[in-house]
Amino acid sequence: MTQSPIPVTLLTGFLGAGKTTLLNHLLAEAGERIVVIENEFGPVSIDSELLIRERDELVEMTNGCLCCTIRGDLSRHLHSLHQRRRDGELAFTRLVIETTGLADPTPIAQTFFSDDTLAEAYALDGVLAVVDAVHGEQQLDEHLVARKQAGFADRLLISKTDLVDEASLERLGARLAAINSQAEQHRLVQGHIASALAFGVRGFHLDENLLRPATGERNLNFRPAATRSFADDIAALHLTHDGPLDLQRISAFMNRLVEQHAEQLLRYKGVLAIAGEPRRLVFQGVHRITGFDYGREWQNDETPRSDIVLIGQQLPADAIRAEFAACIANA
Ligand SMILES: Nc1nc2c(ncn2[C@@H]2O[C@H](COP(=O)(O)OP(=O)(O)OP(=O)(O)O)[C@@H](O)[C@H]2O)c(=O)[nH]1
Repeated sequence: MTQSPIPVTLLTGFLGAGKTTLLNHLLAEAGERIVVIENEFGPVSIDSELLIRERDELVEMTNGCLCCTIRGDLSRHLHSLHQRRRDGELAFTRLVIETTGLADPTPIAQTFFSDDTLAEAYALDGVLAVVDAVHGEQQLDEHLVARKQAGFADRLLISKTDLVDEASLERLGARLAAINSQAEQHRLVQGHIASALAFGVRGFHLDENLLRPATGERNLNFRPAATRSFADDIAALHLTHDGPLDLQRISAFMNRLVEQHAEQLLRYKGVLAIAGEPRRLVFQGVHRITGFDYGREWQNDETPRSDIVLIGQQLPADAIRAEFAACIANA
């Protein structure tokens, strides 16, 4: 009997942001069996003592950082968990990986796409980034990895909102929206969030809902301040056109983009109208790993339009916009 893939949640966020606090809350609330892979620096994992539920399985990885020195160990643990599940030794329905505060989540996510067995056994569901309301801005200023964590996320969970005022929360929220316009933002106190908002994110699914609207209300609590601009090196770039694109030109554009900027591109997503094609073309990618598919047809009452969001580091926005404009059908 083939088993359905295990959904995986990647829990990231800078040092002390509130990852374990959130995880505890999610474990207490979730009505399912969750395996946690916990990556801590140092030989003794303190966090494991803070994790509460007996029924969950905890795999501790304490001798390095998942995104670099012990990425191979992660892969081995994932294979072993898969085997135990297949052999009926271990029943679980979800996997959560809590990274260290200094981890770049991108290579960890890539593990799930770069190995055929793992790609079948697991389905990356979403990347949650916890951002500290008190220290978040300073961490974004000072640490590239904090900006990468924010840029790579499907959900930006702003912790410790009980400790700061509304103006600070709005400033941080607006900055995060400039870095990553695609992630929903939620405000947390002591890790409290409904598990339905943290799990079942479908952040890596290919369907026409993969893009959040470029304008309008982005989340429960916050509208971006239109007047403010930010100068982070990681930022979201929106490319949009009210009409169809030429398939050959847009394919060449995407190939060139990935060839030239793969390392800078954290995540990219698109829903495209293609000249002569009744269906939407949807795609998304992480660095060099890209998935494409045709989605549902445009309906008579819909105007076909094309949207791409690129989240990347120091992307040459003007040059990319100009190249995108050259992909418009009959342009
Ligand atoms: N006031 C307040 N404190 C919080 C909140 N969330 C977390 N904390 C506290 O912040 C500290 C760090 O929280 P952790 O959950 O351990 O953070 P972490 O991201 O797992 O930390 P590292 O694993 O060390 O990177 C702890 O003392 C928490 O009790 C919150 O919403 N409000």
